[in-house]
Formats: sequence, C-alpha cells, structure tokens
Amino acid sequence: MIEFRSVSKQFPDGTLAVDDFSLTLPSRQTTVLVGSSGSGKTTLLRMINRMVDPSSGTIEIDGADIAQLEPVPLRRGIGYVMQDSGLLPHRTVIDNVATVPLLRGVPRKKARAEALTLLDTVGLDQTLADRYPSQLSGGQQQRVGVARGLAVNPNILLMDEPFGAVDPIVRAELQQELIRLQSELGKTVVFVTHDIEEAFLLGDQVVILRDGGRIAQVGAPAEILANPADDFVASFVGADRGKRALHLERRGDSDLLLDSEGRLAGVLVEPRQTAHSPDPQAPR
Ligand SMILES: Nc1ncnc2c1ncn2[C@@H]1O[C@H](COP(=O)(O)OP(=O)(O)OP(=O)(O)O)[C@@H](O)[C@H]1O
Repeated sequence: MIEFRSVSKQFPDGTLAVDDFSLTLPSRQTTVLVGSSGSGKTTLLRMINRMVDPSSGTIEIDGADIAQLEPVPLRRGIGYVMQDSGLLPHRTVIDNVATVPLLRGVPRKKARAEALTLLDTVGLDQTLADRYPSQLSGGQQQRVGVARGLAVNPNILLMDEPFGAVDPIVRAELQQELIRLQSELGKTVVFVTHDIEEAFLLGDQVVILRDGGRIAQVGAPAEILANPADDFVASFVGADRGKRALHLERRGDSDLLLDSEGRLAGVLVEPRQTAHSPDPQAPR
C-alpha cells in the first residue's frame, strides 16, 4: 500500500506542482492518475521512487516513510516505465532488460536468462533479444520498457504515459497486454495518463486531478461515471460521450457498465451494498 499524506511539492522557481495531496493506493491494484497537462501527475509519480522529494508531507510504502530510505536502492526496487521507453540506445534488448538486476549484483548469466523469460512475459519474441532499440517498432520498444520495469520483480510498477507515443491500434494491444499481465502478476501499479478512456479501462481506482494535483474525484470507473462529483468531472469524463468506450446503462434495477459494442464490462454496485468491500480511501 502506498499512502500520500498531505504531500505538497513546490519547485525552486515557485511552481506549486502538488498542493496538499492525500491518497491511499491499495496494494495489488492499479491506480490511474488522470488529468490535463501540468496537473502534477508526473510529479506525484516521481515522488513515489524519490526521483522528486516532497516539500512537505509524507509518503509511506507499507507503513515505511520513504524519506527515511536511501533513494537509489528504493528506486532500483520499483519498476519504472516511461513514455519513450527510456531504453539505452547502444545496448541490446536483452542488456537493456538486464541492466538493473546487474546493477543489483545478480550474476550476468542469471540476469540474462531472466531477461529472456521476461521477453516472453511481455509478448516479445526471444529472437529480438540481440537487436538494438532502434531496430524495433515503437510498440516493441514499449514492451521492452515494460519488461525492464518488471526485471527487478518489483511490488510496485510506476508507468508514466507508457503508451502515449504509439498509434491507437498498438496502444489498444498494449493496454490489453497490461490487463493480462496485471491479472497474472498482481503488482501495485500507478499509471499516469491524460486519456480518460485509458484510465477507465485500466484503473481499479481512478484519480481525476485538477491543476496542482488537487483531487477532483477518486473512485472506481463505474462510480465516477455514475456520479461525477461536479461539473469539472462531468465534462472531463463526458467530453466525447458519443464515442465513449465505456458507458453506463440502466437495465431494470441495475446500472450496467458496457463497452462500445454493448458488451457487459461490469455492474455498478451502490456503495451502501458494498459494506464488505474495502473502501480504497480507508487507511489500512
Ligand atoms: N523541475 C521543475 N521545475 C519547475 N517546475 C516544474 C518542474 N517539473 C514540473 N514542473 C511544473 O509542475 C507542474 C506539474 O508538472 P507535471 O510534469 O507533474 O505535470 P503532468 O500532469 O505530468 O503534465 P504532463 O501531462 O504535461 O506530463 C507544471 O506546471 C510543470 O511546469
């Protein structure tokens, strides 16, 4: 579990990127931070692995205040996947995936064997192992980026617009791949996007941000769709309602969450009926 408590970040030039942000991110679930450009998503993500330190407030991982942990080992134990894959251009695919395990002292042969297995995990043919990143498609590069993020077998996987730079078809494939991976691996995923459809597709918990990392609404996709907290959220989630991939429809006594082809993606359960399900905001 990751817990932000009254976290703010002001950069030296005075920009208040995050203003008093508090949130619990449950273990083994995907939390998606979604908001427009400059709303503080990347800053929030980078505070989890101490690439950025808060100006005030605390962040805990499983009860440990990360300000008390050494940044480098902390960072090496958390998977991080970025938009441009962040691969080292002069290293082969296999060496890119094995980089962090090697830095952590895993013997070379073992690190490479594990990296080969990870290529399978992310749906890449092992024959690509000896290519350089420039010899791969954008989608393949992103898969290598995900494999690299998983290489240290982290409990936490941070993903910063990982599918933002690929075309829509490849993007849809990568999204499905992540859903499959997550159902197998059960990581605590924190995913940043500015695409609300992607947020609803991938998120167990979706956090809609205004500027300054202020939370406009947090909840499961169906809850947000059914009860947008205010006009800001309503317009954010309904900007292209006509083409919406996921939408709610009332059938009899139930609110059903349907995809664009009318297939059932979920059933909305009223909060009062979920007394036994955990409240994602409740401290645990
Ligand atoms: N190193 C920095 N120094 C000063 N200001 C910064 C720095 N990094 C980010 N900011 C500012 O902090 C605010 C939040 O930035 P951040 O990158 O977290 O937003 P974001 O929601 O991830 O945006 P995007 O979707 O465009 O990536 C912005 O106003 C940005 O200009």
